[in-house]
Amino acid sequence: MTTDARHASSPPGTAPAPHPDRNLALELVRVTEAAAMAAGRWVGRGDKNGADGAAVKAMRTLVSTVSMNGVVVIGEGEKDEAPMLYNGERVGDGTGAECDVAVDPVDGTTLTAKGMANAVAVLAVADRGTMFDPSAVFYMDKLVCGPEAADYVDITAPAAVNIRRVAKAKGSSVEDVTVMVLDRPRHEGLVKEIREAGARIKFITDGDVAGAIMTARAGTGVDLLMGIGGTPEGIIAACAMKCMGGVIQGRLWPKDDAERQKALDAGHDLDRVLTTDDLVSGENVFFVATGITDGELLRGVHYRQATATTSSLVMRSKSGTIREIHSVYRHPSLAQ
Ligand SMILES: O=P(O)(O)OC[C@H]1O[C@](O)(COP(=O)(O)O)[C@@H](O)[C@@H]1O
Repeated sequence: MTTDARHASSPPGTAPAPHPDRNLALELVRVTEAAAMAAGRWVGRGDKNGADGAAVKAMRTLVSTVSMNGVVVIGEGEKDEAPMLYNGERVGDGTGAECDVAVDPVDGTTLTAKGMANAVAVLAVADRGTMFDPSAVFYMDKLVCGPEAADYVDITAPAAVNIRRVAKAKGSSVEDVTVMVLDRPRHEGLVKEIREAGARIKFITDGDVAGAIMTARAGTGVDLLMGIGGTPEGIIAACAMKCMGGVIQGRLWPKDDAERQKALDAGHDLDRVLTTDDLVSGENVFFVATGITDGELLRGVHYRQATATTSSLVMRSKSGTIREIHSVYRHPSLAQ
């Protein structure tokens, strides 16, 4: 985002005004906190649509107050199928910079409904026109890793090669490399390859945005994420990697011939490796995530008596800042 009138220079003798981007990061985290708190009421209640609906509504209410001139590029779907936060919807209060907005009010709706780990509310913002359009193909084959091995991985190489390179870059042995994989029948071949290479697998049932971030967070025990997941989630993960110095490489993965044809008609090269920069080319990317359920990445929302506590990651690529913010809402009902 470019500096705007909100960052006018301060009069002599007064403290400099905070950079507007810093304010924006903090404005954005209020949005994911609100979405997570709304979804938090539904944790473990077996109703993923209820959780998602509550989070979408809260996110939409709060995002309208953020100082930006945003367009939802990655949202809840096309206008006719999503009444709120649909692709193309204008969001923000219209006063700030022109930007692309990616929303995922709940990544892990089933995780939330079942009270399982690592469901998160996510929002990413980048300069206008810099996020990849995910509409042609629902799934993407992904390889994600943190900064240490970022220059050595190659999604076109066999899994064993990437595992060896990650082990070398991290100064560990292949046996100590842990690869996170969505537990899906489509990954049968990949799972076999990883096991034959000698590495460990940590399966997740959902939530590969949190999984991608874990590869770049010390202490999570995850070195790589591999396999096929949602294309929108791939772009959101790219925003996070841009802030953390990690990489994602992706290849569009049409689920059937009709989708393949649609992608080809739209001009996509299905063999092309999409890099982090292809997925989000902007250099000033914001990424915020708030935990809904407890996990290795973030604590979830906890309601105790009248109080709610939240735990969030707030990152900005340009400044390289990665903040963890823990908030206490003494009056959660007033959060909106
Ligand atoms: O369940 P599928 O069709 O394999 O899709 C996987 C994608 O779904 C997710 O698990 C999200 O699921 P939800 O939309 O239910 O939250 C992503 O993290 C992942 O990329």
